[in-house]
Amino acid sequence: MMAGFDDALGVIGLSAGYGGRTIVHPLDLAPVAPGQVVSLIGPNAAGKTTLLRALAGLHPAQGSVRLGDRDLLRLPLADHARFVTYMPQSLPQRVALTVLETVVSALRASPVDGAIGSDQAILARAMEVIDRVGIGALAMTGLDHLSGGQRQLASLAQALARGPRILLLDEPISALDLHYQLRVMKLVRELAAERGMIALMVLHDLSIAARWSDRILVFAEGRLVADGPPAQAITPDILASVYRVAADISGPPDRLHIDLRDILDD
Ligand SMILES: Nc1ncnc2c1ncn2[C@@H]1O[C@H](COP(=O)(O)OP(=O)(O)OP(=O)(O)O)[C@@H](O)[C@H]1O
Repeated sequence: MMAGFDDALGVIGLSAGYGGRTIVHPLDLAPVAPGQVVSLIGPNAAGKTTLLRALAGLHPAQGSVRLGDRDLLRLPLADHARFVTYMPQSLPQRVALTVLETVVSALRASPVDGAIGSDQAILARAMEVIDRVGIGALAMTGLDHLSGGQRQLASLAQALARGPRILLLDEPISALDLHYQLRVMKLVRELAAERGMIALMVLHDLSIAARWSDRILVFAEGRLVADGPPAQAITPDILASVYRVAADISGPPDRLHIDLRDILDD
């Protein structure tokens, strides 16, 4: 079933922290429509991972995260996880499992329309996802035998297999070579369009974020400081105030060229 606009993601007054320390200050987001690809950028320690984990229901938070008329934060975690999948920055090395087994276990944990499907159907779906990510040759390899980049791809296959409405990716291309960086960004866009999936990913490479995102959220010190199409959100002024760098930005809106000239003194 194709998701309608009623299935937009909305965030109202979302805040989160550790102990008494607020890391994500109350955040409101204009709705994100199904099929949109959004990148969350910002300096180290801005609170990006904390925000993603709060959206996924994996970190305690106040406020509400709406998908259509549901408030996801009010759902039991198992129900929340039917709608939202979070891919962490690093996949634990579960020594006993192969790539195929991790993807199969993700599929078994995520019944489609209430049905788990036959073993044969699950295997076929798992291999399809693994092939689309580009690691078909590694299907029978143990996670503990993979390189860092290969493990990141296996983690992505596992997240995609769950078929979420909202996919949260924490630096999904940080360990990947150029071929796989491009492959993953194209795949996320394709799946967003095919399934009406909302993708929200943390990226540090602003040129890639600008090239592949419909919308950019710039996050600094736990607050949203810019939100819009890439060419509106990534500007020399924003880069100066958020990252303390002097940069020239040129090129068409979806192919921004960012020339980092220098760091700015504190
Ligand atoms: N488990 C924790 N306990 C206490 N403070 C934490 C914990 N995890 C993160 N923090 C703090 O929360 C702040 C935000 O961290 P977070 O990982 O969300 O930032 P980030 O924007 O994802 O950073 P990066 O780009 O470096 O990955 C940091 O100051 C960090 O020290």
